[in-house]
Formats: sequence, C-alpha cells, structure tokens
Amino acid sequence: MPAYAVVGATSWGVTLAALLERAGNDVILLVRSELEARAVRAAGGLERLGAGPVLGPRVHIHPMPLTANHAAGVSGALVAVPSHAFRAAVQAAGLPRSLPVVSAAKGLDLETSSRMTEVLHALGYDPARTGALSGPNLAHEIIRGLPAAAVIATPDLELGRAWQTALSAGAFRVYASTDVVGVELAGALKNVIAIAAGAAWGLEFGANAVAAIMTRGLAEMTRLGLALGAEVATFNGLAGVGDLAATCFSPLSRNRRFGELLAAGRAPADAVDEIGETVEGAHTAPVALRLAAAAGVELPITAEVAAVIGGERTVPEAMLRLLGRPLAREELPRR
Ligand SMILES: NC(=O)C1=CN([C@@H]2O[C@H](COP(=O)(O)OP(=O)(O)OC[C@H]3O[C@@H](n4cnc5c(N)ncnc54)[C@H](O)[C@@H]3O)[C@@H](O)[C@H]2O)C=CC1
Ligand SMILES: O=C(CO)COP(=O)(O)O
Repeated sequence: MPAYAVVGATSWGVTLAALLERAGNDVILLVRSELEARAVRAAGGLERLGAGPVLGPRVHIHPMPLTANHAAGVSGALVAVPSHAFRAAVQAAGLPRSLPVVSAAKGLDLETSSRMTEVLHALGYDPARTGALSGPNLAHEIIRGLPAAAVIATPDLELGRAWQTALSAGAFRVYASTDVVGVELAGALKNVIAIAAGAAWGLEFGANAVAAIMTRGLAEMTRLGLALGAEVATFNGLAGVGDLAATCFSPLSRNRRFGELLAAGRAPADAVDEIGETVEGAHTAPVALRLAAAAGVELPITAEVAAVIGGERTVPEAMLRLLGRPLAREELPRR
C-alpha cells in the first residue's frame, strides 16, 4: 500500500492528508509534539477547518521526526507549513534526503529570498526529486469535497505523474507541470496582489477596480517570473491566474481579508492578529521587491502593498499613487 508523509497539521496539511487517504494511500501526518498529535487525533483533523472529523484510520498522526521504521515505506513527503516555518519544520521532520519532497507552501524565505524548493536544496534534498504544489485551493472548500484543481511541478514529469495519482481523489484534480520556478513564484506572488485586491474591496471600489488590480498584478507577477526563469504559460494557468482569481474574490482568503482590514485603517500587526492564521503575502511583499530590484523589474502594486505594510503610507495614499502613474501602453509579458 503506498504511503506518504505530510509535514504540518495546518489547514492545508490536514486537507492534503485527507486527500491522500481518500485517494487510497496510507499517510503519516507529522506534527510538532505529542500534545498536538493527541489534539489532532481527538478532533479527527482541525476544528478551524469547520468540517468535523476528516481524517480516517489510514492517517497516522505522529510527532516529528519521521522514524526510520516509518520512513522505509514512505514514497514521498508534502510540506504544508507557512514559509516562515518551512526550514525549521523540514529540519525537524527528519525526512530522508533521497525522498521526493514537495512544497505546498505559498511564500518566499524572508532571510534568503529563496523559493521553498531552494530551501530544500540548501538542506540537501535532491533538486531532481523536489517539487511544488499550487493552484486555487482554499482548504475549507476542498475538505468539504467541493471540486478543485491544482498543479504539481517537478523537474521530472514521471515523478509528477506519481504525485498526480497519489493526490487526485474525488473532485480534486491534479495537473502536472515541469515549471517548478513558475509554479512556486506564482503561488507566492499572487498573495501580495490579493492583499491589494482586498484593500480595493475594503474601500468599496467595486469589481472593475479589483479586476484591474488582478490583471495588472498578473502582469507584474509574470514579469518577475520570466526574469527569474519561469515560463509565461504557468502564469496563465492554475498556479497563476487560477489562484489569483480564487484568492482575490473569495471571502475565505486570509490575504484578501488582510487587505480589507488595512483599508479599514487597521495596523498590519493588528490585522494579522485578528485573522489569527497565516497571511503569507505580508511576508512575501518585501521579498518580492528585493528579487525584483536584483532582476531590474518593476512591481508597482507589490511596491505599494509593501509600503502600506511597512507603515510608509495608508491604503488610500497607495491607491492614489497607483492611479497617478504615467499613462502607458498595455504591456503584457509574452516570453
Ligand atoms: N489554507 C489554505 O487554504 C491553503 C494554504 N496553503 C499554504 O499552506 C501553507 C500553510 O498554510 P495554512 O495551512 O493555511 O496554515 P494555517 O494558517 O492553518 O496554520 C498556520 C499555523 O499552524 C501552526 N502550525 C502547525 N504545524 C506547524 C509547523 N510544523 N510549523 C509551524 N507552524 C505550524 C502554527 O501555529 C501556524 O501559525 C501556507 O504557505 C499557505 O499559503 C496553500 C494552499 C491552500
Ligand atoms: O492559497 C490559498 C488558496 O489557494 C489560500 O489563500 P489565503 O492564504 O489567502 O487564505
């Protein structure tokens, strides 16, 4: 019977464990402590997912690290913790260096500006066997069995196919890609644009304004992606426009809600506290700007989001600056 490991009893980690189980796999869900293991076992998942018990008998919940005994039967691992905790979680998980490991996080490393697969490589994991999972995947919808699609990017399509089979269950449909850079960058950068969209919703600017932010946001995500070696098509796919649409429009999105709270005049730290869960875009904005500066790429929306989070200006000031930019040709990155 195939077995997979999932690192992190987060909303997404528990959802992925449930999907792997529903697809017929045994799962080892690695958590931070025995106390957390007991709580997740007792709830059959996570209360904040609001779906009741979702984990069945084939999901085995254990504190990290993965024991040598368990590792022997494991075909791959998914890491589903926020990007700021990613490095430490992978180190604590003790996954064998030869194991295929996929990042399910949507962020960039604050200290090194690295993508999560680059963090894995720095920790000694084989670049040929690491990958990234992304797409319009709100955990609260997927855990209820609602239809959704995702994309898994691995350098080797054969490995991607194995992950597709492992994860595709019921109404969850996984596509394969080889553009690891693009899938990771799209997943991280869209969170920043969703904060801007949330701010526009918060100011009651309407759907036209949100659609403009999404479209110009996608253009700047793509520009940076191309400069860093991604493929343009990925930004037109599930990890790009797909996830951007879900995150900018869904009231379930924490990044969107963060933008709405900023527009209501809340301080960034208070807004994060109120949401009480991961707001990846708040960490990603300054990192994306650093990457863009190094690559000589302009990211006007991301720059305004970072300035608001940094306390340099208010949301209305940031919106006025975007609207006041010089009129330009509609440049859409092509390759
Ligand atoms: N929630 C969602 O719908 C989706 C989330 N993601 C991504 O998955 C990653 C995790 O996000 P969520 O599942 O939403 O997290 P979450 O907001 O449900 O959980 C984050 C919290 O989980 C706790 N946690 C549990 N295990 C942890 C560990 N091993 N290390 C550190 N903290 C741990 C911490 O208290 C942390 O603040 C993020 O990068 C997010 O962008 C991706 C797709 C969907
Ligand atoms: O990445 C997500 C959906 O695909 C989750 O979005 P939020 O982190 O904004 O809630």
